[in-house]
Amino acid sequence: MSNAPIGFESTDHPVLAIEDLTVSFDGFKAVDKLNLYVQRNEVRVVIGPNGAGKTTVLDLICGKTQATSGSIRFNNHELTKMSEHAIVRVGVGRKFQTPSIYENLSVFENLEMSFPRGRKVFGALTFKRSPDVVARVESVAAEIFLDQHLYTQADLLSHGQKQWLEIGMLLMQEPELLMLDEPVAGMSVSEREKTAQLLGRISQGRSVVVIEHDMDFVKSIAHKVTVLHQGKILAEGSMDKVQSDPKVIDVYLGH
Ligand SMILES: Nc1ncnc2c1ncn2[C@@H]1O[C@H](COP(=O)(O)OP(=O)(O)OP(=O)(O)O)[C@@H](O)[C@H]1O
Repeated sequence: MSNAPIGFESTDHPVLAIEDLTVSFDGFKAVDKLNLYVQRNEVRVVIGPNGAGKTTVLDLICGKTQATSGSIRFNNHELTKMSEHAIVRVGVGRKFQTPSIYENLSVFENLEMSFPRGRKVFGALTFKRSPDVVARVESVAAEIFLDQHLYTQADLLSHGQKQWLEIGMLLMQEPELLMLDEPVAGMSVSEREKTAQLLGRISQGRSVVVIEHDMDFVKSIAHKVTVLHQGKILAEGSMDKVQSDPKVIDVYLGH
């Protein structure tokens, strides 16, 4: 893959600020006094060996797991004190490894269902297929390379197209922070290249955090890489910097 990441503009105010974050499971610290800052327009990739705490960090951000101590600030919200639903409503979207699309519905219907009608008073009861919803579905479908498949039933899509559809369902809610767990697992080479393009595009105006093991893919998307090991940051910086760090080679890349 040759598409180099587009640079991002750093600001003094990170969109996501994680400080001293710790979670203990029966005394075992899966995440240990973690500090992590992510800016707007940034694609941050979190790498590290199995069991390093990567998934747990995303679980903590989206409220699936409760922190033992520490803080997760997203814009002006303290996420450690909020429910999973409230965290979605303030603009955090999370994609898990297995797509959770509705297989018996079309691409159009899957996207339409993700339109945040529930945010409006009486929205769920009075929802109709209005021109603005149709326009939004069409624009998201084009973004995720599925504009030629709007009326295809989701179970007929390829594995990669299903992953894109789920990203599209998250985009319908216009999240400011999008988190993706191994988005290219099982994808073909051309699907990986298109996913890299997609992530570059959707990071414009928001922040994207990706957990990934495929180093070629990491190279093609990451503005900055965070290497986790035993719940702590082992190294952080550009791909070139972390790749040549002897500590990182020792615990992860050399294996
Ligand atoms: N709910 C839980 N209860 C007990 N232990 C847990 C729980 N969730 C995670 N762990 C442990 O925390 C550690 C970190 O797990 P985590 O899944 O975050 O690692 P990871 O870096 O995502 O690994 P992988 O690359 O294999 O997905 C592991 O030792 C795991 O067994």
